[in-house]
Amino acid sequence: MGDLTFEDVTVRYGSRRRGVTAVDRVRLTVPAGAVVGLVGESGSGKSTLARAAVGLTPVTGGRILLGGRPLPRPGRAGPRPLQMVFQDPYSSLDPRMTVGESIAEAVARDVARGATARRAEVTRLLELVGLADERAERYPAELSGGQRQRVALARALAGRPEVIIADEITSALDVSIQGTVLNLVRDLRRRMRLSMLFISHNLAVVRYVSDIVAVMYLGRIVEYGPVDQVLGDPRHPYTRELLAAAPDLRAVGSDLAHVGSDVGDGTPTGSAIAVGADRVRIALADVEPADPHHPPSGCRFHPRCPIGPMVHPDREICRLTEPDPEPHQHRAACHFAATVETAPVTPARRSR
Ligand SMILES: Nc1ncnc2c1ncn2[C@@H]1O[C@H](COP(=O)(O)OP(=O)(O)OP(=O)(O)O)[C@@H](O)[C@H]1O
Repeated sequence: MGDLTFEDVTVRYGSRRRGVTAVDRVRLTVPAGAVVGLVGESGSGKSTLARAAVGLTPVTGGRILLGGRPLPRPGRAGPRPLQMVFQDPYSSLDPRMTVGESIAEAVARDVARGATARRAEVTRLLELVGLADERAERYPAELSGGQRQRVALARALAGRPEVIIADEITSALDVSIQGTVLNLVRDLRRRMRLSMLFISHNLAVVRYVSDIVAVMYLGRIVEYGPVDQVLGDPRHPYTRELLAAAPDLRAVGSDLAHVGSDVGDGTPTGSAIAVGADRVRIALADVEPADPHHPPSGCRFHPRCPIGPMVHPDREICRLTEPDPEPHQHRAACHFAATVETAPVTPARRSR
């Protein structure tokens, strides 16, 4: 088992002149056994990065390595060390197959040969995701959304992966169900020592399941570090903007603690999710969302940034030079990361 590393990974859709660079020279590590939460607004490239990792979208540049080795080519026979779970479990479950058949189909050949062994493995996987064996005979349409997502997780686990890539796996579920699926994720991770790249636009959810957070903006990772540090003491102005725009994290946390009892470990979560949002409240940028077809020069957050203009009125460095942070434990791609916290940010002094 090893780290999953993205080394200067670029993914481009369409032609050089008219296309879009959805992922741009991304450097990211998912350490073995860790959960990395990937956050960012819609269109920032999160799903593209996820799809590139599992080979669903071709990489235009850079390398993706697992334990220092290139991943097996898509379509090649043999074990698949990365498995992806999607927002909509219907996309990975065949509606004409029973739950048991779907999971059995994904069981790795070297794990269980023959019908009896497969059947036992399906039972084990269903138990692992908190579903009773009798569900094996059901069809996806007969299950609730949360149960379908559990089946999708069981199917992903059937191949005995080292890394799960989870793309917005709770965002289509009712809030009351989200907590139980998140507790399942935490439980599985603890029991199986899985690594996970966990994509969500919901900071409270990311806070709840992740050890590390990576913040993505216009195809780039702009902040990366231990979850408590990034959400409790954000260094990039975009992360501060996301936190300021987040719903009340405390409230979401207590919801999770409340509903998560069916497969959870009973850990109280309300206080853990309190991330000092008051400290990071800044006025939201009153500007158009970023256009990935025309990323700004230099720091691509600069047209929207409330920090650069305060510290550096002509914003020369922000306009001209892309920040390239040293790989620290907690790093932010901002020329003024060291002064972000102390910069007196007020909407009145923002430049447009
Ligand atoms: N198949 C595709 N062909 C062309 N452009 C694409 C394709 N898929 C995504 N894009 C573009 O790539 C950019 C990144 O999209 P992506 O879906 O990866 O972002 P995201 O952060 O996952 O957003 P969301 O949270 O809305 O899913 C967007 O500009 C999007 O329009």
